[in-house]
Amino acid sequence: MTVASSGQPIAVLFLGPEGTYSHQAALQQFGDQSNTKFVATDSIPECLERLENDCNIDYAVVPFENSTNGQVIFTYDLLRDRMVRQSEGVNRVVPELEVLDEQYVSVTHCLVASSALDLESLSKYKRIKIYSHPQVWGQVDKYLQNLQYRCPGTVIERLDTPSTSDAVKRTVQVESQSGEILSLAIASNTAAKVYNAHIIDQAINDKQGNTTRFLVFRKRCATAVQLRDSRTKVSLLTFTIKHDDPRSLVDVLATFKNYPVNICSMSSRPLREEPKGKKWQYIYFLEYYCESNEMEWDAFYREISGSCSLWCLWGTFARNGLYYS
Ligand SMILES: O=C(O)C(=O)Cc1ccccc1
Repeated sequence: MTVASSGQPIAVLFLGPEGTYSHQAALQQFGDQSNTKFVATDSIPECLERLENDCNIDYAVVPFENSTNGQVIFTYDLLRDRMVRQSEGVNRVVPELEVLDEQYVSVTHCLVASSALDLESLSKYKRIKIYSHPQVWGQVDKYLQNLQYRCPGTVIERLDTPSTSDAVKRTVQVESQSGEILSLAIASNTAAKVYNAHIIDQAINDKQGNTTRFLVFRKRCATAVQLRDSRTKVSLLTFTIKHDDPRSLVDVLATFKNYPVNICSMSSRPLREEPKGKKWQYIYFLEYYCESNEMEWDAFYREISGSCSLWCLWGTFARNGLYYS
């Protein structure tokens, strides 16, 4: 595990409230340290903003991708916005934050109610409101279609909440159940326990083995990151291409052919803000690793720099052993 210098109390932000998958990731990363204060936030953007601006905060743990429904676009867009914000007159952006580690959390969703209910009784309701974090819908789509099939006369609505735990909180505390309308949440069994709620169905995700990958951020500083033991060190790079040059994207990728570096993921998001008013331009996200000790990183980044319009290295961190589990 990557830690702050021993003995120093540390403060770690996560998407709250208690019982979220992000909370679990933060506990996995820092949980065995008695000097750690876990601080819940209301949103993923707040995690990165507070880490940047609050000198009492040391780390933030945010979801990055899910094995079933891919990118957590909220986080991707926060990285994009930070790169664009600092892009004036530079080729390389050095962001205020850096990634120092990753965590994998096994995601098993439950259908949660404020009282003990029989699953068979759901069809008697006119309306069922289901609350959850927007990332969840793509992981339980088949389950919800099947639920609708079993409750043909019921209108089943999906309502977004800031987090899965917040969904349970709302279901239990805010919504009063009427005879015709039922409020449910989709969340972990931990979240159900935190709010004394009832699990009415378990392991409802469409794919078993559903896993979310989280990134651990800190404020960028001169001290080198203490990497956990792992042969594989992964780097996360974002870049934009020279949009008027038809070779630009290929040139960036060709650099990887010239060095012993393996790309393990590539994705993109709309650039949106920059250059002003242009549609269909993208920021690319690449992750890659090199297992050779002979790697000439300076030459590699010089080449990358020459082919991109703008680039930013968010960090190099050890591949977590939970990656394949
Ligand atoms: O809402 C949560 O519990 C989160 O931590 C965000 C999230 C939602 C769904 C899967 C993984 C993470």
